[in-house]
Amino acid sequence: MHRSAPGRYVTVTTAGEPFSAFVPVPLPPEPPVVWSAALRWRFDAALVALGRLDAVTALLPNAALLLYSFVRKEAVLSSQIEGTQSSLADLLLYEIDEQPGVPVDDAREVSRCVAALERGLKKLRGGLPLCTRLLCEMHEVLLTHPGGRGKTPGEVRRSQVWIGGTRPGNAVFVPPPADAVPACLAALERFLNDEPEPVPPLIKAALVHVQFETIHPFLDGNGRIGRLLIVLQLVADGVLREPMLYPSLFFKTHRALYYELLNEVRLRGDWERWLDFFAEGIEASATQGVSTANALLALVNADRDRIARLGRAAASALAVHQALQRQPIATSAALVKATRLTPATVNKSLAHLERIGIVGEVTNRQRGRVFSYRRYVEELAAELDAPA
Ligand SMILES: Nc1ncnc2c1ncn2[C@@H]1O[C@H](COP(=O)(O)OP(=O)(O)OP(=O)(O)O)[C@@H](O)[C@H]1O
Repeated sequence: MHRSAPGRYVTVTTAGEPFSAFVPVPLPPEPPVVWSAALRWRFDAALVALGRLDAVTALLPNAALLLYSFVRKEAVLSSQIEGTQSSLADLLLYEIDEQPGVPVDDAREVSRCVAALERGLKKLRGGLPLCTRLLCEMHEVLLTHPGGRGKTPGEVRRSQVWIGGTRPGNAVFVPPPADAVPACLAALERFLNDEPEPVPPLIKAALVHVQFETIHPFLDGNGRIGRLLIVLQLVADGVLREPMLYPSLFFKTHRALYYELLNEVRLRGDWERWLDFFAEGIEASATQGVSTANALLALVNADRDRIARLGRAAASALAVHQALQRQPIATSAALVKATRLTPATVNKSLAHLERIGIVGEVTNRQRGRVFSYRRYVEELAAELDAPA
């Protein structure tokens, strides 16, 4: 449905050039969203898929081990939307230590994205509601790296930003002037916390994402923080027990449409097309999450059966195999720490796992060797390298 723009334009002048910046009105949309049968059906389907994904966390044995990898997958995908080149394997290698051959700057940025989610989750579980302070803390974690210098990590912006174009005067979209941002964020914070009235969590996540990107409260990192917020909010509102969802795969695959629909809300108040796209994306992401989880757990079970046939070596090898599910690329030192076995036992187990083709050594070095649970990493990264 087309409405008038859900906000007002104000004229700002920078470097002698006047331009229009957009100040959104607070949520919810007015006039209200038109819920066609098709749109309702989309949201129902997305919620069913989210329920299935959540059940994976609750019901499948060893599912908690998947969380480590799923969170990293989302961080890689979300960062790829903005052009970061890092792969999942790069990130996993980077997290061990700075491995030669890994594009360090990109991997570091992705690892900050993981850390930002972890910080947000920790604060949330410590009792802090979703609020500007929490988003600023996540932003600080995200941008505290050399590439984040000059981008005021942890602070709401105090200058104008724009999207597309070389200056505000020729940009695709100019978010609100800096002095309007605190009030926009305060209203968003109230909406997030169900004031003046509760909004169903998935609809809220969809509306908040657009509003957050429209406000563009930070100098940089708005896309990544906004996408982390989707998952965090679903956890805060009890839809998911753990942040198992990786919605950025859908946003990355349909990036042009994603940006277009964000724009269409601002230009024509077309919330319905955005909601339809968002719900489709959540359903697809949750369904992909379930099938990846099932494929990984089938692989793990089959490998466990093979390891069990190793005889006396099986018990230690199973412990190493278990640790590799949490950290599928690891040094033997990391596996010693995780399993509390002796270095000699871990190395023997790794040799057994290598012999039966479950792990592979990736560095060809004599010291500081790195082992990959290859098929697990391949399965996890299967959709990651698809062209955007
Ligand atoms: N027309 C638009 N209206 C509102 N938001 C938009 C529009 N087009 C893109 N966006 C949002 O802005 C995000 C980009 O903003 P920003 O550059 O601050 O994010 P980011 O995570 O920092 O990326 P990077 O730092 O790697 O460039 C996009 O990912 C998208 O979510």
